[in-house]
Amino acid sequence: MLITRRLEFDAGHRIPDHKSQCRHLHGHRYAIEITLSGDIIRQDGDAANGMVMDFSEVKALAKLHVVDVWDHAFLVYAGDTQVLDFLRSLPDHRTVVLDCVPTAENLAEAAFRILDPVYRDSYGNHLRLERVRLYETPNCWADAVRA
Ligand SMILES: Nc1nc2c(c(=O)[nH]1)N=C([C@H](O)[C@H](O)COP(=O)(O)OP(=O)(O)OP(=O)(O)O)CN2
Ligand SMILES: [Zn+2]
Repeated sequence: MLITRRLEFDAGHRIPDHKSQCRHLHGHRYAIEITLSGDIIRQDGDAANGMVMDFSEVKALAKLHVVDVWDHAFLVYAGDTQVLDFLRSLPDHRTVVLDCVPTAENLAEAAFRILDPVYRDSYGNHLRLERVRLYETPNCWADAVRA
């Protein structure tokens, strides 16, 4: 069985080497969809009976590890030193420094890496992360899937 939870957040970024608009500082209303696989829990009286994982738990973990960290942050490539220096000059600015340029593809991969160990099988129902879909705009997204 596959289940998916969607969350949204706002963040700024730029793609420094981009040939067009995206090299300018700008922001997106991102959406992230987290897809988990697992068996349906069949345990009468258990709060998770009939579920792979409670959607509220999927959400809470995604918020803790990715969404609340990236929300209203500027996502910057460590090699983008001009922007990084500027962001570091701002007191208490929420800046997330990445080891790669913040494209939808790289953000999807980064979120997958962070979340993979977070969704652990605590019921013996073979729960695991299968896919992170990261929407940069409603029309553009990238999928990071289990290799
Ligand atoms: N493969 C990728 N291509 C692009 C990415 C990316 O992450 N992966 N990112 C961008 C820019 O960040 C840009 O903000 C979004 O691209 P754009 O095509 O301009 O999207 P819009 O929704 O603004 O375009 P509309 O023409 O208004 O639909 C660029 N490419
Ligand atoms: Zn963009």
